[in-house]
Amino acid sequence: MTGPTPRTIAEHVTATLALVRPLEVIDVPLDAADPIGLVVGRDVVAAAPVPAFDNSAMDGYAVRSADLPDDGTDVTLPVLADARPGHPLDAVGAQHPGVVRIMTGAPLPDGFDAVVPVERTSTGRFVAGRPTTERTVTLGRQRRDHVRRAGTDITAGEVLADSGTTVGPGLVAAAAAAGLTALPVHRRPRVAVLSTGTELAGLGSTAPGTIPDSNSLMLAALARQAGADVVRVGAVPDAADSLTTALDRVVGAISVPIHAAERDDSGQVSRPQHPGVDLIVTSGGVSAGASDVVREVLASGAADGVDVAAVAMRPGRPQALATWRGVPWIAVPGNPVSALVSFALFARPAVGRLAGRDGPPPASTVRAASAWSCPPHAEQVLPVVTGPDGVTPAARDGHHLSALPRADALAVVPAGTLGVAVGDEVTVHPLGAWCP
Ligand SMILES: Nc1nc2c(c(=O)[nH]1)N[C@H]1C(S)=C(S)[C@@H](COP(=O)(O)OP(=O)(O)OC[C@H]3O[C@@H](n4cnc5c(N)ncnc54)[C@H](O)[C@@H]3O)O[C@H]1N2
Ligand code: MOO
Repeated sequence: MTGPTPRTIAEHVTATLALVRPLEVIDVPLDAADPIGLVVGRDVVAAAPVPAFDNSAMDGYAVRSADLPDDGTDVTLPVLADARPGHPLDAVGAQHPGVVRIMTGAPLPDGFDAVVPVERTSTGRFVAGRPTTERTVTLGRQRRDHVRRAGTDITAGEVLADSGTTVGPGLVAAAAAAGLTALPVHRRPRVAVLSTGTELAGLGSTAPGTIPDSNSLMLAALARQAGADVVRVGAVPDAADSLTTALDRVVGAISVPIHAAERDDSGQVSRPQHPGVDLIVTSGGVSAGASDVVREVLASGAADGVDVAAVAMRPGRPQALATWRGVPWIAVPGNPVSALVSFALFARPAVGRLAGRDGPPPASTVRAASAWSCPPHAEQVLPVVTGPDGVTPAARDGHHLSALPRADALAVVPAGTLGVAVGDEVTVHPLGAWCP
C-alpha cells in the first residue's frame, strides 16, 4: 500500500497550527464594528474613573451630615435646589442648613456628603413626570451614605481586561464607561470556503448524478461560529485550472470572476471583488481518485509547504495542508461528516489562533449513555447528542449526514478502543459557537 504514514489527530493539529500566526492588533471602535468575540491583543486600560464623579445611588435628598443630629432624631430642613442626572449643581454650599433634592446618578453637589432615600423622609415618594415642590423635608441620619464615590468602581489606569480576553458585552460596557472609544483586538480572520466536485450543483438541483453543495454552506457556518468573516466561493469543478483560478481570486492575486453567473446581463462582475483572505478551507478532492483535483493542484508545484497526510481517524482520514501565494490552506475531505469533523478538529483551532486565541477549543469528559463500536487502528470522532445520562451517537452510522442536525458534540475515542460501554468516560468537544 502506498501513501503517507498515518499520523495522530494531535500531530495534525500541530501541523495545522504551524501554518498560522495571530493576526495584527487593531483598534476597533466600540460603536462602529461589532467587537464581540474578538480577542484583546493588548491590555485594556481604563482612561477615566468609574464613577467619573461622586453621585447619588438613590432618589432622595442630598444632605450635609453636619446638619443632622448625631442621635438620629428627625430634623426638618429647607429644600434648597434640585440635582438631576446630567445637571451638575453647585453654588448651594453657601446656603446653610438645607438639603438638595437629588435623583439617582445626579452629581452630588459640592459640600454635601450623604443621601437620604425619599421613602425615609416625610415626602415618602416622588411621582415620575410630576414636578416636586415641597419646600421643606423631615428626615433623620442614615447608617449608609448612599453615595457612589468617584473611582470606587474603576480607577483610571486600571486594567479592565488582559491581553487574550475574549470581548463580551461586559467588557464593551466597562470600556465605554471608563472613557474608551475603541478596543485593541486582533483583526477578525477572513476565511475563504470552497468546495470541489463536478458533481456539485445548486441547491434543489435534480440533474442526474449531481448533489447539492452542502459542504460549503456547512463550512461557512462553522467558520462564522469560530469567529471568522467568510467568503463562500461555493463549488468549483474538478479541473485544476478552475481550482487555481478560484484560489488566486480569494487570495486577491487576480480579479476575474469564477463563474459566468457572477456577471450580470451587461457582462459586469455582479459581486464585489473579494479582498484577500487569511485562510482557505477547501472540501473534497484529497483522497486517491483520478478526479481528486486538490491532490492534482497540490502535486503541480503551484502551492508551497505541501503536506498531504493520512490521519489515523474515522472519519476524516485524508487531509492536506499547504500555503497558496502565502495564504494558509487547509484541505478537508469531501464526505460531509468528515468535512465537519476535520473543520472542528483542525480548521477551528487555526481560526482561533489567527484570531489571537490561546489553547485548544474546549473539551470535557462525559459518560457514554449508550454503547457503540469503534473502528480498528484509528481514533474515532463521533457526532453525539448530550443527554442527562451522558452522550449517545447521533446516528446509527457516524458517517451519516443525518447525525449532524442532532449532534451537539464530537466524542473522540482513542485508537485501539474496541468499543465504548455504557458508563465509560469519553472526551467530547462541544460543537457550536466557540466565542461568546
Ligand atoms: N481509494 C481510496 N478511496 C478513498 C479513500 C482512500 O483512502 N482510498 N479515502 C476515502 C475517504 S476515508 C474519504 S473521507 C473520501 C474523501 O474523498 P475526497 O476528499 O477526495 O472527497 P470527494 O471524493 O470529492 O468526495 C467524497 C464524497 O463526498 C461528497 N461531497 C464532496 N463534496 C461535497 C460537497 N461540497 N457537498 C456535499 N457532498 C460532497 C462527494 O460527492 C463524495 O460522495 O475518499 C474516500 N475514498
Ligand atoms: O476518512 Mo473518510 O472521512 O472515513 O469517510
